[in-house]
Amino acid sequence: LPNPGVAVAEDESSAVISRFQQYLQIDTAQPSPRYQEAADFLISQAKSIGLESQIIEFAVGKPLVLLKWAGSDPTLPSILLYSHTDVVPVEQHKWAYPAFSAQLDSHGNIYARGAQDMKCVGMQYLEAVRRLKSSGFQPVRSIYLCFAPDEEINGHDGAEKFADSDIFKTINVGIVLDEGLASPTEKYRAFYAERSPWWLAIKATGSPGHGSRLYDNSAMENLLKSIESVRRFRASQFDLVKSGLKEEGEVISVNMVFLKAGTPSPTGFVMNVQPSEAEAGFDIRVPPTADPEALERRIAEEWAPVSRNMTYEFKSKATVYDKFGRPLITKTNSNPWWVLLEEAVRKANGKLGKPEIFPAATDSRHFRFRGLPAIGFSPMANTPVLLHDHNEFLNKAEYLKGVEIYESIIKAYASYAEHASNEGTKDEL
Ligand SMILES: CSCC[C@H](NC(C)=O)C(=O)O
Ligand SMILES: [Zn+2]
Ligand SMILES: [Zn+2]
Repeated sequence: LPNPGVAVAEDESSAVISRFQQYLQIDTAQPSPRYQEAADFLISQAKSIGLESQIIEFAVGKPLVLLKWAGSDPTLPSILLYSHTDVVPVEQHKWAYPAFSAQLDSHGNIYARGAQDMKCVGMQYLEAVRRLKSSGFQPVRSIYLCFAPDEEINGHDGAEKFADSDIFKTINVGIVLDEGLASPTEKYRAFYAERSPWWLAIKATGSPGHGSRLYDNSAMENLLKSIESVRRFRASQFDLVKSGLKEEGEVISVNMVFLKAGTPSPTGFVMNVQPSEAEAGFDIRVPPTADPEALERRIAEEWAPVSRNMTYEFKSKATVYDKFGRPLITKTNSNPWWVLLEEAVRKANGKLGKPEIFPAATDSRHFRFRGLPAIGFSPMANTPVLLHDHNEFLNKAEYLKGVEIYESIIKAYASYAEHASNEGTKDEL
């Protein structure tokens, strides 16, 4: 005889999956995300769960959805479950399915832009809260869920303004959970810091001349010497990773992202003139453990030396320090939130790898900058890293497992009744 319990569980999980698909089907790709549709959907979810909700617009047309489950002790700092609602654009012709169809294939994989980055996390928070609420759980600390715009374009009109707002002060956040990365192994990954992007353009000038002549101090030669120097440094950093001495997030990465030189002509480029200017751009990622002054000296002395007629300009340069002058790092030792996370993952039968530095930038930096602890965590094990890639997917079973993991974490965090010593690290100063 069919087991009715199993049938009920199947119904429930298919409802959970279908809600995830609904969120994925809202096209919130930059540069013209359908934010209002996403906000309407999230508010309807909040209503069905019984959460308080509000929409805040720090910029016109960019709603931030804030949901609340009030705790029994409002004097304790709250838990902030953070996610962003925007996603990156797609090259649709390179996808196996329409990127906003959330197609479920025969292996249980759900294909959609945002399946990993990070609509999964936003919906998993909601599902975990939905279950905890219906099980009768009562949080001691208040739980907030925040769905913010514009993470993919810097977070200025989203997380940054939120973290600076009066509302943010009022909700008295003690710990932020934000996105991490998928893990191809059975161990989940968790991040306590991230590398700061430095976007650098270097420019060489030099003597122009006939394409047939050999002479010193041409712009191209000057630029190429710099590029060689950058590549040697890149190789030295990469070697540290390849040899296993350092993790990806612990070294300085530098990759050339543009090259600009030569004189365009109707048939391509003028071929017999050595140009007087040449430019290259680099995406540099600086770990909070690196010495930024030393790197800047290297840039000035080796990559863009005046002696070689070179100049440089940062198109953007993110700080590696918080507003108190300390490295942008969330402690892992003697941080109760870290210990609680590890225990909660274990209790839900998950495995957690050792704490890592996120290789790219997330909205966590806006919270860490203000001295708040933030942990990057997206519960996706046994999953290839496909954020920003074609055919981004997440398996249905992994997604459901992630909901259980969050149930365990939220329960532990919201029940933690002591004042964590690192809450409001501001107090330490
Ligand atoms: C600084 S805004 C850009 C943020 C983006 N984040 C990711 C995760 O791709 C990046 O690291 O380039
Ligand atoms: Zn993201
Ligand atoms: Zn992203």
